[in-house]
Amino acid sequence: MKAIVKPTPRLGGTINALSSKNYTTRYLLIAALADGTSTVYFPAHSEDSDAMRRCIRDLGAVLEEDNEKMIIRGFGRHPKHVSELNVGNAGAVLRFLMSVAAFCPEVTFINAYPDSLGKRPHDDLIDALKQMGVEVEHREGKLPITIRGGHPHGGKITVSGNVSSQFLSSLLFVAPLLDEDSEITVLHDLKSKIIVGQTLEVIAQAGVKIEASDDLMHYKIPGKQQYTPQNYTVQGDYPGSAAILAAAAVTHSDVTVLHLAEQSKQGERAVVDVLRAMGVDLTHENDTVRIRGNQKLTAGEFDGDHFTDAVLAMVAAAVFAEGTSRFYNVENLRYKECDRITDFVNELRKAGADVEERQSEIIVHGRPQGVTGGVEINAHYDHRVIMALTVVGLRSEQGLIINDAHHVAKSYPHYFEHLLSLGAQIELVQE
Ligand SMILES: O=C(O)C1=C[C@@H](OP(=O)(O)O)[C@@H](O)[C@H](O)C1
Ligand SMILES: C=C(OP(=O)(O)O)C(=O)O
Repeated sequence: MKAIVKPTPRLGGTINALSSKNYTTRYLLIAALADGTSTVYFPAHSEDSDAMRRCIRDLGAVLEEDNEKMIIRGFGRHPKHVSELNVGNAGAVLRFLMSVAAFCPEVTFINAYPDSLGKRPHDDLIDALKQMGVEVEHREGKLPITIRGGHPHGGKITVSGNVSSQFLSSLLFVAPLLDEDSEITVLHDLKSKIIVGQTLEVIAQAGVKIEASDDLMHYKIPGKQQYTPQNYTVQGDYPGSAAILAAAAVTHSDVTVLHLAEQSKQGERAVVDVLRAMGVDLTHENDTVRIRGNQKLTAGEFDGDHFTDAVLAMVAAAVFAEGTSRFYNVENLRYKECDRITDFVNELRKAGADVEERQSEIIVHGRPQGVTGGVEINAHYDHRVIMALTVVGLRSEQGLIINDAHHVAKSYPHYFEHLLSLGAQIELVQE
């Protein structure tokens, strides 16, 4: 699908935030790891959440669903012995399930997206799984990956955290089910640290005990625990909503997004503060964010690691700010669906933005007068690139054509529909 994004000076209306991708993957997983029946209310429906749903079903979970909920009978620490799993393009699903696969004799994760997930590194998790007695066959740390497990053991485990927090989260989900107690130490830095808080939150909701140090670098995990079946309610998704809020911020707008919890452990909740710091007229009350945009933004400096999945949307807003903005501490954006620094900066430049890259920074020299546009954008298989470039297109002189825009469905299948309902001029062409 192509998205033809036309200049749109005004947006207005109210939308419901989509359900959180990262809570959905976690709740589906701990429901599958429970012995008994859990219910997940308002799960996200996207390619990534579908990937988790499909894989836990393949591994033996029994699912029933209607419009508002999924009822899941879990398999505990005894998944079905499947030989192959397909996680689509979902990094978190792959990494979380690599540890679950350690309970199976032999599972191969296939390489369904060689140009996206197929390029991402998983070495740090592979090293940790080996310490647990699991044999892993891989191609230089990348897919396809075969896990030969059966009887993983606990004990002292180290894992590097400087590429992705998903490796640590993966171990935290599985370690409580092992016979032995475990002690996990995170080596180097821990990137996307905030999201580990979501992992610990959902694990605790299922009655499982983990003792975490204040800096989230050390964990003591008693073995032989069980996830208690529970009812879970998925909150609204900040990373996806960040793109809608960015669109509102760069136009003349009156846009309201409902169901964005004020007390949330999603790091991307910070976009509310980021946009405020950029001078956007914004309120956040009763879990509702309302923006009255007047196209005026001011530049700022931000530690992007605090809101990793919303950096691209905030950069898109900064493209139109007065002054130079800096998004630092974002090197691990290079290891996502594409290289979200080099690839993204190249697409922004094509659109007419004045942006620079450093190894771990994106620098934006704002153009309040707008950008030229009038070019075709390569999506690089990346939903967040698609969402962010759409924001830029709305405020361009000649619009933008975003190729392969269907990849937006990785996390936010209704993104264009939501923007259209706010009055965005976007034409979707099926190819
Ligand atoms: O744990 C998770 O669900 C996620 C962790 C983050 O990845 P990294 O830890 O690799 O930054 C984030 O970007 C991703 O969308 C989801
Ligand atoms: C990086 C992302 O997801 P994942 O790592 O799960 O593929 C994302 O949703 O932006």
